[in-house]
Amino acid sequence: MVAEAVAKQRETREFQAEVRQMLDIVINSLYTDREIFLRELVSNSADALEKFRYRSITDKDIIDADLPLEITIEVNDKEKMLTISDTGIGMTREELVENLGTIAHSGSRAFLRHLGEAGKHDVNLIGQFGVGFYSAFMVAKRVRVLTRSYKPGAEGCEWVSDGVGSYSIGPAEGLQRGTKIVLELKDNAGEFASTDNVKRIIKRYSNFVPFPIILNGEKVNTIQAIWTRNKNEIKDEEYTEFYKFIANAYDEPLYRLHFSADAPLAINALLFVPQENFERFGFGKMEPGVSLYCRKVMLQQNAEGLLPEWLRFVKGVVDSEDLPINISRETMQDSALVAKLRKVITGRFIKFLGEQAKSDPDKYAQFWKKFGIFLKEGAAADYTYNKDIAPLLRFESSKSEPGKLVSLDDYTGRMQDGQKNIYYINGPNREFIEAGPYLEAFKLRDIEVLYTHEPVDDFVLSNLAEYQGKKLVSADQAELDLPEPSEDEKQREEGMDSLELRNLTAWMKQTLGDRVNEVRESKRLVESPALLINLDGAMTSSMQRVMQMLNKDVGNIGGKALEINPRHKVIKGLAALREKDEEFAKLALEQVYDNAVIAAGLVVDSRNMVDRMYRILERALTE
Ligand SMILES: Nc1ncnc2c1ncn2[C@@H]1O[C@H](COP(=O)(O)OP(=O)(O)OP(=O)(O)O)[C@@H](O)[C@H]1O
Repeated sequence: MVAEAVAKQRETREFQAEVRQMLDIVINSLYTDREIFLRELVSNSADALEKFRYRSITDKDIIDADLPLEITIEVNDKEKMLTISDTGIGMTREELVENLGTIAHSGSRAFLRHLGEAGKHDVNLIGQFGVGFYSAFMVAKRVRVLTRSYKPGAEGCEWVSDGVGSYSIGPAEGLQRGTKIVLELKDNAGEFASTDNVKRIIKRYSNFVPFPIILNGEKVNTIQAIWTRNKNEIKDEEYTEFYKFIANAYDEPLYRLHFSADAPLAINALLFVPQENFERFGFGKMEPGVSLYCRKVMLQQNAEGLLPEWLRFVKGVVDSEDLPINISRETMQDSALVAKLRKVITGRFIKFLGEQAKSDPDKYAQFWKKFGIFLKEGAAADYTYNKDIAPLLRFESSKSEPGKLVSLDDYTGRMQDGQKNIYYINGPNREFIEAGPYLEAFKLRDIEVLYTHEPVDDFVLSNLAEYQGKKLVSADQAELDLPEPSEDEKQREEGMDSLELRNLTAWMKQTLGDRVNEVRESKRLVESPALLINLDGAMTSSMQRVMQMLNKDVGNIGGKALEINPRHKVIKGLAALREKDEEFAKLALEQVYDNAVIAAGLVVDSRNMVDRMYRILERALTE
């Protein structure tokens, strides 16, 4: 053999920079939860077996076709060695280089990104990410990987590394199909060579791996497709254990839904809502969490498109024997059968949430606090389901008790006779909304208003447009269609005569120029001098604020009118001042306008305002 060919056979390669960074953290900073390395390696083996089982359905030309599909673990307490072998898909030399020398998978990327973000050095959250294969270096000073791919003609390969800087790779003789990972344990990791300890860890994390796990000759896991069993025979603890396994969770699920259907499709589904929404903590967008099976054979783990995107927080399994087992993963998303499955499962899950909200409102409130944002996403963007999601939405309102939320059904159930619409108003919190001018007309008539605090709420409600035949109307819209207030509620201070009012509004419009389309008398103000309303029916001020943030040059978006209260002292004073000192009256008007903009939650240029306030103060304090 020429020297060049020999060199190609056995070579040393550098890890990619990101892998080095990852290994450095794994080796030097992670001290708690070290035992999860076993879960990661077993789960890689299970994936490799699953992939093999799937390929073997269609591919007949494979190596070692008769090997049993299983995971074998051997511990040697004397030598402090741990070996994990599987008869899965294996890897070719190229695959080894790609898979174990670079960071190709999402778990590790998310982990690095998380660590990269300033102030987030909670590396102990590793369990949530699963850094995969590299976690072996938490406990091993040297790792050997021996592997042979299932592909006909594939040669065996060996990969060796101490996790620092580089690895070596070369040929290996006499291997059967699959992968064997040999860990030479660190001096402080001897406990992972104890059979009892390893057994405990497997039971804890890997009990439901759907292949036998054989530890020093004894099968240790349960292997049950729990979702195909009869509900009445499954204990709560079994469900919880299964949930912990599929969701990599440490706690109990918040909700659980186990159901079967025969028509239109035969389905067994077991779905869970976790306790926590990790997207809230800046962990990035979640991947789907429900896997698809056909007769207990996994077709796709965490299947894309099986549920709508806004249900990505749901974990679980869906098994349907109506799916063809050799359905290609690529076409799965377009499959009419999968679309039908999605419809049935989504419908059932929405119904389930409705039932939970009714039977235990406090628990539902807890769910809403963490996961409501996903339902809002669905209600705003998914036109297939937005009407079904609507009854699940919750809001604060002018009539909700502190700390309690109301539903659209609560609202419509106590609407007044003659009230045509459902009203809502956006503001950062209850205090801001209640101090502003928009509620005045509603208070006068004792009409309930929903409070929305996130801009997405306004997108949701304006996209829904109506609920049970009642229009959803933002309280900053021009047309409120409110019933007349009763006579004694109408008792208010004298306004100004109509000519004076017409002159005043014309002058105001001229002074404010393009900033408003119109200045007019308000029928809704009681205590405040002025407010801004939206003439464009669909766009609320809060939605405009979002647009303003996205595109700073937008300036005045949408048609606005300034409505004034001719009974208010400030407005009356302004009319009088205009005759005496127009320049100063203009200054005061600018301030009234800016105050209305602020009350609408929109942005004003604070430099102008501060300067103007000083000039007004100067006059007030010196005259
Ligand atoms: N036992 C194995 N048999 C075959 N291939 C394996 C085995 N272990 C790892 N691999 C390959 O190496 C790749 C990288 O593994 P690693 O555990 O780092 O990440 P992952 O399992 O893909 O990602 P994640 O942990 O985020 O799910 C895997 O995607 C797989 O292709």
